Amino acid sequence: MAASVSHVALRGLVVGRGSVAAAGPFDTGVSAGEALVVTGPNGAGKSTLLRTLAGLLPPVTGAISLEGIDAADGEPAARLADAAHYVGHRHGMKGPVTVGDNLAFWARYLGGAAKARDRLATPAEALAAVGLPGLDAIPFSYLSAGQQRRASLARLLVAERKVWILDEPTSALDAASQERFAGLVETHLTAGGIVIAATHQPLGLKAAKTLHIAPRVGPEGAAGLNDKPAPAIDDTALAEAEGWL
Ligand SMILES: Nc1ncnc2c1ncn2[C@@H]1O[C@H](COP(=O)(O)OP(=O)(O)OP(=O)(O)O)[C@@H](O)[C@H]1O
Repeated sequence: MAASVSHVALRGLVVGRGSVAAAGPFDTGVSAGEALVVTGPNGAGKSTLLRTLAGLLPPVTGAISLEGIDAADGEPAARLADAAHYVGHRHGMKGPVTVGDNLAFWARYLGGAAKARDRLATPAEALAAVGLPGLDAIPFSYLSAGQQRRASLARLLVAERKVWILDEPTSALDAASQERFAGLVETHLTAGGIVIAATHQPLGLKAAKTLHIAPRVGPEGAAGLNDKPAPAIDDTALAEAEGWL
């Protein structure tokens, strides 16, 4: 029997903090070889949606359903987070540790099926692919802002994940780096991968579906949408989770 086409579906998905909605409901899907670009003004809920997809926040309501998507161990993924790379606003790299050792950590931590390892990039190869050849031996904190972003994107190449969830992946990248990154994304899509990216900048992809999040406006304007303030989530704890999970 033919394997089902890989697909991620958002079904009535509302995202937010605690029980307070920030955005949604979303009803859309993205299949193998496709990119879903999430757009919208500041504060619309793009990062909240991506953190929810990455398993860092629970959905307020609705569901994320998967079809034909395997986790790193080769078994069908129970959650999208088990089959996804997530690169958020934070880099998830330790400043005093060399760039190469940071990437080697991610390769070990994210693991993957043994059969995938021989087609994965080594840290040095991944750095060359993002235009940072030979920088593996220097501490991450020595890199410029754009180089740090590129080094953090290099971890997409050292462990295999079907779905890439990317929050503003090209922020701080110069034009040549943006073009190089678009090439890496196209290669991932051509290999049957899925990309879900929030961005204010065009990613330079040949074809992408767009999910535009309009600002939520309640009966009394945006502030009247919810009758109770959003429960504050400890941003330090969230940042730690975002950076290191
Ligand atoms: N820790 C938190 N506790 C409560 N509400 C929060 C918290 N972090 C963000 N929010 C709120 O959630 C809403 C959506 O924020 P989010 O970061 O998802 O927007 P965004 O579309 O990614 O914005 P930007 O384009 O500025 O990155 C905003 O109103 C924001 O104030």
